[in-house]
Amino acid sequence: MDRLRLGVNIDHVATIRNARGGDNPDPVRAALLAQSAGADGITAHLREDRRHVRDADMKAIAEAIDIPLNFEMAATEEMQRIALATKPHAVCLVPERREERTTEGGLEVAGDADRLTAYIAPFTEAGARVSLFVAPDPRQIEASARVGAAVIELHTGAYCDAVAEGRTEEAAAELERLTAAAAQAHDLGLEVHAGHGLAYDNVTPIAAIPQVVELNIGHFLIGEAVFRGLPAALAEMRRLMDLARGA
Ligand SMILES: CC(=O)[C@@H](O)[C@H](O)COP(=O)(O)O
Ligand SMILES: NCC(=O)COP(=O)(O)O
Repeated sequence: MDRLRLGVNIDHVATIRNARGGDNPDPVRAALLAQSAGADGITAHLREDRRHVRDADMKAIAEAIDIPLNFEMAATEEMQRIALATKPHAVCLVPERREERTTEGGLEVAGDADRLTAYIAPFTEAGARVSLFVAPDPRQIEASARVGAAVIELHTGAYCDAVAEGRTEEAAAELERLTAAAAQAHDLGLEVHAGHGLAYDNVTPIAAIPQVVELNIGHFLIGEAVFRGLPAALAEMRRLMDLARGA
């Protein structure tokens, strides 16, 4: 099996900065540190409410890093304009609600297929890989292939919550759904990523899903970096991911 890629999401460096205003801590510095510590990509989510990463951060990160940038965003006209100007390696379309604390579910692809087909086309023409952040739902996976996405990112939040809350049967059922969704997506020719809520104590079964080629991890790693530093936090995640793949 090929080595699983680790994309590091630096959103919550910006969350800490924004708590006080000013420039510190700097998400660009975090992206560069993650890059030098072996991250395979940087992920950042420009939310419509700009609660963490801001437009200038996205631009500065895109200019500073040498590894791929995965630009997470809602499928709005404003975001399409900004992302096309930023020229990221990939865009990941996610659902967004202003009142949510974090991204709560997967994108509704099946029910919005015509709009998404038209929305995705300019990105593909511009050379950006389009990823759809979806729940492990066969209907959404099938629709993701149909609308022209190159990649899906499976939302692992429900699985991580079930593990954290000791709901072992639900965690096992969600893991089964994720495993089946990864196989279905791969059979449809989609590249498969996964992410949301991943941490040292829940990453192994997700990293072991053979069709998954990339994990995007943010909140836990930035929190862990407070205690052991970002390079060491990443190195431990990398070790667990490699172990899960038998690498
Ligand atoms: C889509 C996704 O999973 C990430 O962008 C993550 O959600 C970032 O953190 P927030 O949800 O707190 O913006
Ligand atoms: N798309 C998931 C992501 O980028 C990171 O999510 P989290 O680890 O911050 O929950």
